[in-house]
Amino acid sequence: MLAELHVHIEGTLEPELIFALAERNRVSLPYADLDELRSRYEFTDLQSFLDLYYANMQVLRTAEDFTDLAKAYLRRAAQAGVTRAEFFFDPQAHTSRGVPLAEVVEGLAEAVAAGRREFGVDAAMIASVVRDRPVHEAEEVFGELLRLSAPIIGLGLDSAEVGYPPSLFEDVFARARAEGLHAVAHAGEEGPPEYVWQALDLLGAERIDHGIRSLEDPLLVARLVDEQIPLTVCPLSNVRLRVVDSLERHPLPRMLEAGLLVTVNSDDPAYFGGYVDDTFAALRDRLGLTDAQRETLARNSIAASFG
Ligand SMILES: Nc1ncnc2[nH]cnc12
Ligand SMILES: [Zn+2]
Repeated sequence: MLAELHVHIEGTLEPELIFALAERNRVSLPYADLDELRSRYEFTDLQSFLDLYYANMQVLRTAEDFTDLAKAYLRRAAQAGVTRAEFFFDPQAHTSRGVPLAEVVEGLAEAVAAGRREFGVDAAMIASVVRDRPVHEAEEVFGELLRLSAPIIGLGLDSAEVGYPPSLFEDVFARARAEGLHAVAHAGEEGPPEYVWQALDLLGAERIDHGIRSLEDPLLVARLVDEQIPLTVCPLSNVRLRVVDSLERHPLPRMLEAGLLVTVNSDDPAYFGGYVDDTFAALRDRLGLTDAQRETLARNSIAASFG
């Protein structure tokens, strides 16, 4: 059994599907062909990736598009051995360009149902606040999710981290928790350990997405170990966004040795060179992770899931 707990559904949008949806929706793309699009998948930091990630979303317009996107991910996740998938979506990335929230939610919910039926994957959705957009917008969109009775299990926090601390979003997370939703947050990817403390203490985050910069703060590591707060780590993403120098130097083994409850995830697999099975294979081949360590990671993913 394996759970994937940190994957952005919009980050599973493969180049081939970008072109197919562009044709279906008569969207003109600024790339002549797949090769030209793929040549852009070279990133220097989180922002350089986010620019392409948001630009490519212009092809997602209808509920059917969101269903096709999420079904393709769930089919591939099943092949990777994933039995439970808790995926993020970015409501504001779609509402801000005029796509009705109901189309997004209905399309994704349809894929969740199909994923269980057709691929045997138990999937659930986490709506993510886009932290570099206005705070009031996050609150309005969250209200709309509630009015739509969107079948979400939690609220997350993602996008450009530095300069957008968790403290900005205390109110919307308090509302989410009062509604019985789970709280998770990206913190300590590019941002400092202080953002991880804020995610825990101000947002009530039950899991930290990434969190690898926590290692810079021994008191924080002690807290994460004591409370066994899961960290959803994404090694291929960290390399491609230059958060770490190379996979060989990734701190994952140190994190396991420290007693942190670490899980391994793909983040944005269409952009970072692999799904969760590819990630496990790379960790084995290039970082020398043992069978026992990989079994621990799989066990941790189930323990950390909300299923
Ligand atoms: N790695 C990442 N960090 C922050 N926001 C994201 N949105 C999609 N991928 C992300
Ligand atoms: Zn992420």
